[in-house]
Amino acid sequence: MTKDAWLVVGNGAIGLLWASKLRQLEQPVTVLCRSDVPNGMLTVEDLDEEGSQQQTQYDVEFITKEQLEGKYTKVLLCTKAFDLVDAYLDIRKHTKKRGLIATLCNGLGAQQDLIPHLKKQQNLWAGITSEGALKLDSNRVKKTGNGDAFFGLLAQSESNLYGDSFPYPDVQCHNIERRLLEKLAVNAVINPLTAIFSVRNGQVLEDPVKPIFEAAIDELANVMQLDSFKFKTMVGDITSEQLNMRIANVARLTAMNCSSMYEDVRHNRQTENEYISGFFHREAPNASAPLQDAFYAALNDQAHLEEHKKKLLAMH
Ligand SMILES: NC(=O)C1=CN([C@@H]2O[C@H](COP(=O)(O)OP(=O)(O)OC[C@H]3O[C@@H](n4cnc5c(N)ncnc54)[C@H](OP(=O)(O)O)[C@@H]3O)[C@@H](O)[C@H]2O)C=CC1
Ligand SMILES: CC(C)(CO)C(=O)C(=O)O
Repeated sequence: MTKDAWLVVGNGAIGLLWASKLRQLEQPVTVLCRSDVPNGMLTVEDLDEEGSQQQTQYDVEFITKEQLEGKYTKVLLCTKAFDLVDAYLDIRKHTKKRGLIATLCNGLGAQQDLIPHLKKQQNLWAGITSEGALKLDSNRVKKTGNGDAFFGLLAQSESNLYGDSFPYPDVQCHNIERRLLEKLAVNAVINPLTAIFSVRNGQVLEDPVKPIFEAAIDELANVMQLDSFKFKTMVGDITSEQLNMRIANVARLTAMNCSSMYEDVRHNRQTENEYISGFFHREAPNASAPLQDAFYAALNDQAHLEEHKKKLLAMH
C-alpha cells in the first residue's frame, strides 16, 4: 500500500517543527517516534506578529516503528547525524523504491554515508536549517529562532517519482554541497563555543567568548581557501568577513537559543562533535585548524571542560 503522507522520522525539536510546517501545507503527516509516543495533537509555541506567545495545534499521526505499515513516498529524516543511517535502515522496508528521502541534520558525513544504503531509484535531498527549536515534550515544541532552510539533491535517479522538484515551496537549491559546508561552518563555531562555555547562542558575540569566536571564523575561512582542502572548489571564494557576517547573523537571530550541542552536553547526551569539528579535524590539511582540533578534543573530554575552557581563553 502506497502512503502519500510525509513520514517524519524523529519527534525531536526539528522533527516536530517540520511536521507542523508540512501540515500547514495541508499534507498528511506521520511522525515516527523512537521512544515516547504522544497521544495528543502536536503543539507549536511561537511568537505572533505582535510578539505575543501563541500556540498552534496540528493533527499529525504519531506512531512507533511497530505500527509502520505500507510504503511511504516522502520521508524526512530528522535525527542527529550519528543516528541518520540507522534511522533510515529502520524504515527502509516502508519506503517506496522510487520515493524521495530527505535529511535535516547538522554536520557533514552522515548524508554521504546514507547514499550506499538507498534503494536504486530513490533520490536523496540533503537539507539544512538555521531555525532554532526546543523540544518541550514528546508532542510540544517551541520555536526559538528564525532562520532559513534549504534542500538540494545529493543523489539522483532519473526515474524518481518527484524528479528534480522538492515538494515543499521555496527551499530548493542547486548547490547544496556549498550550503552544507556553509552551515557546517556556522555549527563548527557556534555549537562548540556554546557547549564548552555554557552560553546561549547570542553570547558568543560577547566577551569573553568573542575573541575565540572571531579567531575560529578566520581559521575556517583560511582552511576553505587552501588549495589542498578537498572542498575548496565549493567554498574557496568565501572571505573571512562574509563568514563572520553569516555566523554572527545566525547567532543574533537565535540569540536566546541554546545550540543543539549545548543542549546535548547539558543533558549528558551524545553530541554531533564527530560530524562538526571532527569533520575539520580530519579534513583540514596539515593541522591548519588548531581551534577546531581544540574544540574536538574538548568535546571528546567533557569531564575536563573547565580545563579546556581555560586553555582556550589563555590562547585568545
Ligand atoms: N534544535 C535546533 O534548534 C536545531 C537542530 N538542528 C539539527 O537538526 C537535527 C535534529 O536536531 P534536534 O531535533 O534538535 O535533535 P533531537 O535530539 O531533539 O531529535 C532527534 C530525534 O530523532 C529521534 N531518533 C533517532 N533515531 C531514531 C530512529 N531510528 N527512529 C525514530 N526516531 C529516531 C530521537 O529519538 P529519541 O527521542 O528516542 O532520542 C530524537 O527524538 C540535528 O542534526 C541538529 O543538529 C539544526 C538546526 C537547529
Ligand atoms: C542554527 C543553530 C546554531 C541554532 O541553534 C543550530 O544549528 C544548532 O543549534 O545546532
